[in-house]
Amino acid sequence: MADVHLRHINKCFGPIEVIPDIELEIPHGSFTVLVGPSGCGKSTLLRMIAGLEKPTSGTIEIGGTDVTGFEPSNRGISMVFQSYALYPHMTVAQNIDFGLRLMKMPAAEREERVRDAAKRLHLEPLLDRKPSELSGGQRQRVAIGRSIVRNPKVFLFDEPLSNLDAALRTQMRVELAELHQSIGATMVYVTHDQVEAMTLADQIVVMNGGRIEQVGPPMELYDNPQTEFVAAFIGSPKMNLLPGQAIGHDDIKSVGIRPEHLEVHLDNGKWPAKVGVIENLGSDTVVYMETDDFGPVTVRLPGHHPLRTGDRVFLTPDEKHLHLFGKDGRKIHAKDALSAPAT
Ligand SMILES: Nc1ncnc2c1ncn2[C@@H]1O[C@H](COP(=O)(O)OP(=O)(O)OP(=O)(O)O)[C@@H](O)[C@H]1O
Repeated sequence: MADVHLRHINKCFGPIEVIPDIELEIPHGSFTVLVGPSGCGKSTLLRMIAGLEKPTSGTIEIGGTDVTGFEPSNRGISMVFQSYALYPHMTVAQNIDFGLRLMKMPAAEREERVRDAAKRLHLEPLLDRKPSELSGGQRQRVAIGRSIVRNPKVFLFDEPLSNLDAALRTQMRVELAELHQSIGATMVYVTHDQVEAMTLADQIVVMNGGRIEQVGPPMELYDNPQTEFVAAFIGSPKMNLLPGQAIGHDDIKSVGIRPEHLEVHLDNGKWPAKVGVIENLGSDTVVYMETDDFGPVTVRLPGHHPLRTGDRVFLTPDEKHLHLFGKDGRKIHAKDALSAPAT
């Protein structure tokens, strides 16, 4: 088993506390994505699992063993970075083999592991090439190959796709998901890109300012965000967050409604609005509107629409999909919030 447990992890750099106190369970075989804005502490957390940073206090367990004092090489982990740092004078095969050679593994086993990794990563035709003769995506695959051959209990990825262009990122995302399915190892992946988190993870950990906001499967976070921060962070286009007055409650900080949960009518509805920019995406249409009373709102409509910039319309939210957040930014259950008659 290679589950990872972080218990009461605190991390300070000198006088600055960047992680106050984190508890996290990463189940065996899961693809767990740590996501959050720049500086929220996700790389620091990953580096502590790797053993590249020491927690100021707290313990880290991998597969039931307390590894807090262990060197990185003794933790059964392997880390893939954003910059893949291949040896330029070595071939792809030699780069993948390098770590095994250091471990003094017998040649026949090394050869078999390199061949197996190359097959999984579609690198077989490239084994004799030098890194300078590869594309960015192929180089990143070689870096992942170096990890796979070591047969780690836990793979750690620190923004491995952020140097790639958008098309290649999408392709590599699919390949990583396939890789996880085929080897079934525990994977922990850091990104600031919520789309990457949504598509890769079976468990997402949303971080903000050194704290965990919410942990759960992607659709649970999407459908049931527990904080205003998670509501705004997960989903594209973003959830609309209107002031509490939108539903007649001054003591509610914000009312969240996803762009696909607003209906547009020409004759009447709850919130009058004016149509701004229209983005036709083919399968659906994203319309940016300005409500008369509560500022900008984004609406997503299926298919094509005859709406034109400047049109006056009315928006009506699907009441089942309202998310209410209190002054502390935490979710309020609608039945509690709306039990008092709206003004
Ligand atoms: N070696 C260090 N010394 C001092 N402060 C550090 C050090 N490493 C990180 N920090 C600080 O710790 C905080 C968390 O950094 P970290 O790199 O973990 O964030 P991140 O969420 O991975 O951000 P990004 O997405 O930008 O990489 C930041 O405020 C950063 O400035």
